Amino acid sequence: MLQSIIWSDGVLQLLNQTLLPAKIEYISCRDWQTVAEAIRRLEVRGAPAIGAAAAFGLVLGARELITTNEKFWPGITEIAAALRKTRPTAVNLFWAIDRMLSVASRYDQGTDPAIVVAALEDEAQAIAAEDKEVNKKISLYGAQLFTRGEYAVLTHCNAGALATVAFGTALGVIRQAWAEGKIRRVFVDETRPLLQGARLTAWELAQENIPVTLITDNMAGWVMKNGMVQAVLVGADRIARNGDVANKIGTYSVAVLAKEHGIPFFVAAPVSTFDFTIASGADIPIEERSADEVSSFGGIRVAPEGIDIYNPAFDVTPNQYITAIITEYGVLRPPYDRAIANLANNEKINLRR
Ligand SMILES: CSC[C@@H](O)[C@@H](O)C(=O)COP(=O)(O)O
Repeated sequence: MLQSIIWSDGVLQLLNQTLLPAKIEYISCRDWQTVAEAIRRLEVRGAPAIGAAAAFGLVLGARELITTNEKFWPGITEIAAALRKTRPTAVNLFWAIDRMLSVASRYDQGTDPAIVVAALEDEAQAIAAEDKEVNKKISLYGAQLFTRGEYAVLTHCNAGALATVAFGTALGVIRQAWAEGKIRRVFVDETRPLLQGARLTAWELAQENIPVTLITDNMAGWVMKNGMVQAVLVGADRIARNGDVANKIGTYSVAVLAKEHGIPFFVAAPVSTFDFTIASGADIPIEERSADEVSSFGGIRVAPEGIDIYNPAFDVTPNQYITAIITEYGVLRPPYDRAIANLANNEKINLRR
């Protein structure tokens, strides 16, 4: 399994996901600006992967501040603010930066900056290592939802190893359920406009010989109507306190279709994807990306010049469409406001330990 993020000898290697599957190429990030640009361009993408990359970006930035003798503390604040601006929807980005800043804040301003940088590096490595562990737990809990051997599942976008530090969330569950003989096939929405399903998810599954059928996004309803899938599994970019889920554009349509066809719709996400500060999905900022992503296909313009284009990168699925949310603490069932309040308390208890 290829790793999306590698930290080695003080350099952050990011697998360039915009080139996959045609080319396997890593971007060597030696400064925080390269990391910020990679997040913006989706060279590294997927909520947990963005969070981990930003954490290492902050380490690179802090290190630069020592070597260039710039003012260390205001510099850290500025770099953190710049990294926060790279993408607005996945809350893992903000969660990781906040976690890094809280480590820095344990030191007073007279501390040797080299000590602070070492602590930041430890924290970024902890964020990455924990993501692996968390995804393993999510996968094991999620696989328990599948009891029979005849499931075909549908997924949207890429919530796999590429979108995380390892294993994946929704795709981690699929991998685990496959290994336990509970899933026989995975239908993958191609996920327009940037084809994370076709380029990344289909590729990850094929590499592990998990039977995969690629469909275009507009085929999902027909596949469901014909009884070809028995469950839907997706990841998430931000989950509100009431269980509304932001994920890749098109997820909402799949959820509505699943409900209409009586098919369970599962979301798999770590606690770092929950935004305990917002009451509902109405408060989730939705990224709008460049019109070129929609007007062109494979680098070739397909839409007429000068036409108006709307390109939201995410949508919000209201909680009533979601059968269960799989986390590292277990499976949450409706009513989500209560389940998520318990999760928030659990998380606080764990942080205190
Ligand atoms: C485990 S990743 C979950 C989500 O981040 C994923 O489904 C998704 O929507 C990614 O969007 P992207 O725009 O490719 O970063």
